Amino acid sequence: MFRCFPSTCVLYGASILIIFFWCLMWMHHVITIIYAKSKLYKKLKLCPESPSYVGVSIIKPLMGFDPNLLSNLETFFTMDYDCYEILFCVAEEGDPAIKVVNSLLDKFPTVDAKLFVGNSVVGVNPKINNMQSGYSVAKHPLILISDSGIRMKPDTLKDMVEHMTDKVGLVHQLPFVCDKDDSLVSIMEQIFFGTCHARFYLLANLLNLNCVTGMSLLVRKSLLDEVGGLQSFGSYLAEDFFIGKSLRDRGWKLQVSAYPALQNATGYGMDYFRNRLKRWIKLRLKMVPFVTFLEPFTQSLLIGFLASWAGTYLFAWNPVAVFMVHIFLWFICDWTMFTIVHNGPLRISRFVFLVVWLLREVDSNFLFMSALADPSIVWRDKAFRVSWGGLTEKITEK
Ligand SMILES: CCCCCCCC/C=C\CCCCCCCC(=O)N[C@@H](CO[C@@H]1OC[C@@H](O)[C@H](O)[C@H]1O)[C@H](O)/C=C/CCCCCCCCCCCCC
Ligand SMILES: O=c1ccn([C@@H]2O[C@H](COP(=O)(O)OP(=O)(O)O)[C@@H](O)[C@H]2O)c(=O)[nH]1
Repeated sequence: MFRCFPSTCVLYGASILIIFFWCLMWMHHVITIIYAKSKLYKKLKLCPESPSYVGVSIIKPLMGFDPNLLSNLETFFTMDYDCYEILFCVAEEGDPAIKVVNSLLDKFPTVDAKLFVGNSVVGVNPKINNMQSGYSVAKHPLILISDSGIRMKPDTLKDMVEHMTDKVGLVHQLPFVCDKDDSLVSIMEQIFFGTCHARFYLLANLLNLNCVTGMSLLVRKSLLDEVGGLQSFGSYLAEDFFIGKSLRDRGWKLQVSAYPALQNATGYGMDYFRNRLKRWIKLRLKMVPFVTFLEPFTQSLLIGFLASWAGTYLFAWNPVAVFMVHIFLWFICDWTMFTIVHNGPLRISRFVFLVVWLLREVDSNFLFMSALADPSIVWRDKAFRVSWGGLTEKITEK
């Protein structure tokens, strides 16, 4: 008679659970590839007599300088959109971004654009404090919050506004990265945002989960004003998550634009990139702990090792063969997703993609562990402590 010793039962149960989770991971690959293919870069079919476009107040919180700042900001002056204003916000006198903005204001005198210098302290979130001066004078019914490193294609704003249909309160963009330069960090950043990040971002949206990124979001101003304006999100560092939540709680839908957000700030090294991802992990951990604790198990290497072990335990599969096939198929899925999100001629070969992709996959679990090791969150020149749930207190200037 078969006797299940406690340790055997545990191993048996664990391997079934692993194989089940592994199957879910393959499903998520297939589903997100189909979704990305059908959603991204597809123009909405508007009725010919669609009304003229609603006015948009674009708020650009700026802090510091990077070599691409001028050309990135310039794309906001040349958009194919009839009615918009640009409200540049800089917190401190003497910030190098001021000079860049002034040169653009001189170059495009006919564009409705203004610069505000000075911080209004309405909470702990420095980005909200910075944006407050622009928000308080915004005159259009739609607000576009757009981070300093974002680049716009001429028709992106149109697409975002077209997605703002009757029941939609907020339109956001899938984060991606421009073809910047050939440095390892730029390629790795692009691969991360075009594969792992894109998959889960799209999956969350497909499952109707709140997964809004604050780097580029269009929102109805009336809905922010209903709860006290932008400043009512100032006590959270992840203002994007809470803006999304607030709208969802009031029955509004969140939509993803067909065009990914093009991040194009440059000149930052590998440490900056890794610290940025660590900061985000720490934030997610405090807001959606259960999902975040599962994150390491969604990474190719760890789930590959576990599935190889479980397959050997349950079905006597060859673990090395299972692992190799697993990594190969994962790579094919990620390459496919990357080409869809990138949408155009690639500047990297499959071989470079493979090498940098592997490096990132190896690094992902180290990144996660080192994020857990130090709970304090450093953002630019400030350090914060985030409590479970998301409320934030400032510890100090760094
Ligand atoms: C079966 C479980 C699977 C779980 C798998 C999770 C794997 C996650 C890997 C990547 C996650 C990518 C998707 C999440 C994107 C979040 C990016 C992020 O962390 N952004 C935070 C920081 O944003 C900046 O913050 C400062 C602000 O001023 C800037 O403007 C912002 O850009 C952001 O604040 C956090 C938001 C919380 C997002 C919640 C994420 C929910 C994730 C759901 C993943 C899908 C799960 C599928 C479940 C079956
Ligand atoms: O103290 C700060 C930190 C950030 N920002 C602005 O917030 C946006 C997002 O900043 P960052 O790129 O550092 O955030 P991440 O995308 O890395 O979370 C940018 O427009 C910054 O100029 C700001 O105004 N004050």
